[in-house]
Amino acid sequence: MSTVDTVAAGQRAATAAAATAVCCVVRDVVKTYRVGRGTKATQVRANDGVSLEIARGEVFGLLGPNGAGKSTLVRQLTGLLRPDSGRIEILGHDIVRHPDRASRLLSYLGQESTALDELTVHLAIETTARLRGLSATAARATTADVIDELGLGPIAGRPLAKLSGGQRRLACFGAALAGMRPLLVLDEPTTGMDPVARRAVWSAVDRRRSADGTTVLLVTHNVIEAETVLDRVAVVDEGRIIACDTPGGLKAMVDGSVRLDLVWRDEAPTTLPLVAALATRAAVSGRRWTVRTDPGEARELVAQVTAGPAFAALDDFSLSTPSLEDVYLLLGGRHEGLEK
Ligand SMILES: Nc1ncnc2c1ncn2[C@@H]1O[C@H](COP(=O)(O)OP(=O)(O)OP(=O)(O)O)[C@@H](O)[C@H]1O
Repeated sequence: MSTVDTVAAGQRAATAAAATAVCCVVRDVVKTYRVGRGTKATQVRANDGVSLEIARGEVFGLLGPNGAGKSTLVRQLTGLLRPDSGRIEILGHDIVRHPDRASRLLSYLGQESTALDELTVHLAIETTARLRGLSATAARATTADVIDELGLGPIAGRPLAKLSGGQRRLACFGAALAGMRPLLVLDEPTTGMDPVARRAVWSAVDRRRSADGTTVLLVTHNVIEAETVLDRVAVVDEGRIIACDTPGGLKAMVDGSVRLDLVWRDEAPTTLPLVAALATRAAVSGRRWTVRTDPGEARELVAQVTAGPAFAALDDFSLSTPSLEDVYLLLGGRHEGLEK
C-alpha cells in the first residue's frame, strides 16, 4: 500500500469512527407554524435555527419552559414533522429526506399516547414489540421482562384508558422499551409520576444505556431531573438553544452566587425596613420570595431576617447553591417556567 493509500485509509477509518460516535446531528433547523387563516394568519417560529449533536450512549436533555420549542424539535427528529429548512441525521440517516426511517432507529414516547388507550398494559407492550418486528415468542418474553422491571404487574390486565395519569405514563414508557431501538426519545416521560415510578424510569434508562449503549434524548422542564440524570443539556428558549453543556459546566457559569428563599406564613411584613428593601429585588411566587446574591450577603441577610422581628412572620427559609434554573435566568431566559 502506498503512503497516499495508507493516509486515505487512515482518514476513512477516522471518519468512520467519528461517524459511529455520533448518534444525532441537527443543523440550523427552522420550523414555523401558521396560526389562523387569511389576513388574520400569524406565524409562530417554534424552532429558530437549532443546531446540536448527540453522541452515542449519551443521555441528552432539552430543558426549557412551556412553548420553548422542545416538542417541535423532537417531533422533527422522529420524522413526524418536516422542518422548513435544516438538516437532521440519525445514525447517518437523513431524516428530513427519509422520515420513514426514523421508526427503525428510535423509540418515541410522546406527550400524548392515545393510540394505545383501549389496550391493556400487557397488550400495549406486546403489540408495540410485535410492531417493532419481534417474533411472538420474543415479544411475550420482552413484555414479561418490562412489566417486571417497571413493577407494572398489578395493573397489567387493565386498559390504559382506565388508569391514573402516572400509571398510564409508566405503561406507555414500558411500551417504548419494547423492541428497543438504538435511540430512545422521551418527551416529559415522568409527568404525573410518583417518586417510585420516576426511579423505575431512570433505572430502566440507565440499564439500557450501560447494557446496550442506548442513546437517550429527554425533554424536561424539571431542573432537578435534568441535574440528576443528564450527561449534557441544551437549554431551549423561544425556539433557540441558548446554552449546551454538562449540568456541572452550566452551573459553573453561575458559580459564586447563591439563592435565598423566604416563605412567609401570610402576607410579607413589608412595614419592616429590611423586608421592604428585599421586596424591591426578590422574585415573588405566591408566599415565596427568592433573592439571588453572593454568599457573604446571603449569610448577612439570613442573620438579619432570623434575628429580627421578621422571623415571626416566616414559615420557612433556605439557602441553596445555584441550579439550572439560575443558569437559565442568567442566560436571559424570560420565563419563570421551570419546575423545581
Ligand atoms: N400545531 C401547532 N400549531 C401552531 N403552533 C404550534 C403548534 N405546536 C406548537 N406550536 C407553538 O410553537 C411553540 C413551541 O411549541 P412546543 O410544543 O414545541 O413547545 P415545548 O417547549 O415543547 O412546550 P411544552 O413544555 O409546553 O411541551 C409554541 O409557541 C406553541 O404554541
